[in-house]
Amino acid sequence: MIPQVYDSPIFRMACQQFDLVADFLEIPESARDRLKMPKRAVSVAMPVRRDDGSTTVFMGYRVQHHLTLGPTKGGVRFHPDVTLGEVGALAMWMSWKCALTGLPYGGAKGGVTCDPRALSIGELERVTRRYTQELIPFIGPQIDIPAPDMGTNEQTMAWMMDTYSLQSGHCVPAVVTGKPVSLGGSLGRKESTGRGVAYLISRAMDTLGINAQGATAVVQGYGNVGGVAAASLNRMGLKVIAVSDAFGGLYNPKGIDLAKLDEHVAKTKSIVGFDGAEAITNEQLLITPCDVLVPAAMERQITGDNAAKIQCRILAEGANGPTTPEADAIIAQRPEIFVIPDILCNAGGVVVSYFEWVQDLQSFFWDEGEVMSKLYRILEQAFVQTINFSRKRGVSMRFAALSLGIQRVHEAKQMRGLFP
Ligand SMILES: NC(=O)C1=CN([C@@H]2O[C@H](COP(=O)(O)OP(=O)(O)OC[C@H]3O[C@@H](n4cnc5c(N)ncnc54)[C@H](OP(=O)(O)O)[C@@H]3O)[C@@H](O)[C@H]2O)C=CC1
Ligand SMILES: O=C(O)CCC(=O)C(=O)O
Repeated sequence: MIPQVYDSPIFRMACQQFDLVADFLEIPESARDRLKMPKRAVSVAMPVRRDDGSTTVFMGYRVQHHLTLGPTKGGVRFHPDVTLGEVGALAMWMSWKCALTGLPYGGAKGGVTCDPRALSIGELERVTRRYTQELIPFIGPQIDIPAPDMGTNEQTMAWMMDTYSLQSGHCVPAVVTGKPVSLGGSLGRKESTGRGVAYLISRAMDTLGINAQGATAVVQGYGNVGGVAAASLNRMGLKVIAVSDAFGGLYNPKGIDLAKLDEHVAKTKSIVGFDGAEAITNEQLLITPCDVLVPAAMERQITGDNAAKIQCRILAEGANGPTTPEADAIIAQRPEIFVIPDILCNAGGVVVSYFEWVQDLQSFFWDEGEVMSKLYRILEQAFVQTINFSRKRGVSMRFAALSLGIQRVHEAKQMRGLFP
């Protein structure tokens, strides 16, 4: 039974995935709700002064999914569709992601229901500072450590770190990750999610015997994750033939010139209107024939309606939750598609966030080479464990990744026991 406060398509989707895995792992009924339901949720109404002198009350949320293995960890999203249910589902996925990669964290996620594009820089700063202020009793280096997600970035983290530090009376860099390097951020964090996506795609290509030179890639979402993933795939020799953002998509079968596209985006803040490719819709983009399809935008993009039509060899989930369980069932009947599931595919971000937290706590910083080699070692281990589990147990890569993550949290909870 899903509590009404979380009830939403995305929270139901996360629960549906959990229930299937719990049946497979034969987790006793009595242990399931303890594993599944978020431990804590904070909802805040935040009055913020607008540039025109009026006041808007924004809603903000933070969900901490489990506290069994350490502090909680996860990004903060600024988007008009943010709800408590969405944040709860994303927090649950963070738990399985952190466990799959062996990080000493429970999952968390936060968000503010707002359109960051419609706010001035001053308004964004006031929303961020107010949100942080409201969360002060619930976050901290040993409690819960936010990071960037959709609609937030290094600047957002700098404001969060500053607001928290002002309250503490001293500088507390370890309260957030994904900060600017000049404030104790880690080298490589900004690029880590996209580079991790590209690394795992290269491992999947090795596994399937696909040559990167001349292979084609399609990327939905041209933000932090999608933009870096596209550039990394391009460097590996793939042609990026289609990309999109919230306003539309671009297609060029000869390969899009990403350096020129980046110049266009820097000027116009959108990929739309770039003259080196033809315009397509996001719906067309998802069914464009390619070797590698990277959904790196919103959740629930590959659904029962379009799953039979996608035409890729590798589906690399840069976004969280881009594929619904209905789509999963259809893709299961299409063994020619190799799925790198979200909690594995986009784990590079939280892994380097973990490195940033460790560096901040020790006040001892690593060079980029050390960060990246440690990142690839963790991703390699998670990839090998997932593919081995999938083959040995005859289940999909998503099922394997979720099983490994959920089983680890289950075992930890069993070992800690029940109080009183
Ligand atoms: N940042 C990180 O480290 C991590 C992020 N993720 C996940 O990756 C995904 C992307 O996050 P991130 O790159 O940080 O976010 P960004 O805000 O940097 O970029 C999001 C991109 O998606 C585009 N977009 C938004 N809505 C749509 C839509 N309906 N159709 C097509 N494109 C759309 C945005 O377009 P526009 O600019 O026009 O709004 C933008 O290009 C999210 O699911 C996030 O949870 C996962 C792990 C870590
Ligand atoms: O870097 C982090 O702590 C969290 C990244 C994130 O939000 C995610 O993996 O979805």
